[in-house]
Amino acid sequence: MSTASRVLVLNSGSSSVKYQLLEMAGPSPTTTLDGGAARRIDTDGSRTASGIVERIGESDGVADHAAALRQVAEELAARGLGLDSPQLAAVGHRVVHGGTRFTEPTLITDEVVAEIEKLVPLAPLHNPANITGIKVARALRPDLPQVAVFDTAFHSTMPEAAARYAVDVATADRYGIRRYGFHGTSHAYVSRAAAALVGKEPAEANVIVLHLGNGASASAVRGGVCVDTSMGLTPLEGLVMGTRSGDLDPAVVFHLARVAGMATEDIDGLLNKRSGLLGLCGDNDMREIGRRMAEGDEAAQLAFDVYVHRLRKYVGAYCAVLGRVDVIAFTAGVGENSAAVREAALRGLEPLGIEIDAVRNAVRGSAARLVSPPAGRVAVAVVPTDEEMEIARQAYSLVRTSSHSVREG
Ligand SMILES: Nc1ncnc2c1ncn2[C@@H]1O[C@H](COP(=O)(O)OP(=O)(O)O)[C@@H](O)[C@H]1O
Ligand SMILES: CC(=O)OP(=O)(O)O
Ligand SMILES: [Mg+2]
Repeated sequence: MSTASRVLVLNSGSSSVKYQLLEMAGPSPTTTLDGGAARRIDTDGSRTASGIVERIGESDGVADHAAALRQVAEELAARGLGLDSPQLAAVGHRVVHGGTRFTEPTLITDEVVAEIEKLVPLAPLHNPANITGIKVARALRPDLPQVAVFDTAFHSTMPEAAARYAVDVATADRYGIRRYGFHGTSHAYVSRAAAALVGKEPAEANVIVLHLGNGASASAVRGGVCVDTSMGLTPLEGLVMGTRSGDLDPAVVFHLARVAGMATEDIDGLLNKRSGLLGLCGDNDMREIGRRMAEGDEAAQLAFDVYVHRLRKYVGAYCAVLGRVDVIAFTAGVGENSAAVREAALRGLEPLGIEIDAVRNAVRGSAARLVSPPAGRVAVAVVPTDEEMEIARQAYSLVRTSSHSVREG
């Protein structure tokens, strides 16, 4: 029996690399042995998002994702937890876009890497970083199973009515134009944890998950199955984000091309990197926006108002999609930490049975907790996400299953 029971998870984001080393066996289901992040990766010399992570072992700026990953490998090796460790069972990689091909955790081969590469145009901020992570880890340990866990996977159950754009079917099918959805690992984990928090099995709970990090997305989960989500073909659609616009009239793109004479790449950069909170007020960090609002800064106030207005619209829409809502769960950097965003987003929704308890909402902490009044019709919760743990769980389970089937086959 192999003693390898650790999984290294690499979450290479658009401007950060987060990692966690988890022990998957033993008395408790998982234990984090080490974790951290390299952040503020300056990918193209343009302004990068600030305030990316608040985890243990943060580093200052690094040049690119490959350098960040080598730094992670060196730090682990310095603590005797390097990639050469025989206790390592697998590396789990977050991969943002899996297209229609990848709807399950997948053992990485050259062919799988080539397929993920083909999806780069659909997630230009994310898939290249994910591929770099895969290549660096495979070069360091070619013999070790590496597993890709896709952001899109959880959303692959969306009904056609939610996944289709109302565009010519032949064109859409030829170019893979449909709504894929992202942050699925987080939506899956948080929707299950939110159901547990109100004493229900996932199969009996209807949950709205609001994942509000740098990227932000909402999902409607019925009985453990995703039925709608706010991100679409790419992680640009939906909510207002740190640097991304979210929903807008697609004609804005034609207008900028025809009237402002902007090239496609410039418009892409504008909407993905220089819009959202950053475009509205010059800051993409909700903490800084809060400080500026307290000083009466009007641009910061407008950015906040646009952000929460969009959020409230999606909550209303997903109440309509689900019919009955048991829990609304806030998660990720902003969702877990900003009582002001939670309060403002749900304000005025009492007629829908949605209420926040000011005292509970003000409590800070790292545990999943309710912020609605005890008698509230719809529970409102803060549920810290743990994408790394969920990726480790899925990667470990795949590696165990495939090693069993190899032995038995
Ligand atoms: N105490 C806080 N109050 C308000 N916002 C916060 C707080 N802590 C973190 N955030 C927000 O969380 C964002 C990052 O969220 P996170 O989930 O870590 O992002 P990502 O994983 O997408 O890089 C920051 O940009 C910041 O705006
Ligand atoms: C898909 C996505 O937006 O991811 P992130 O929030 O890590 O940028
Ligand atoms: Mg994130």
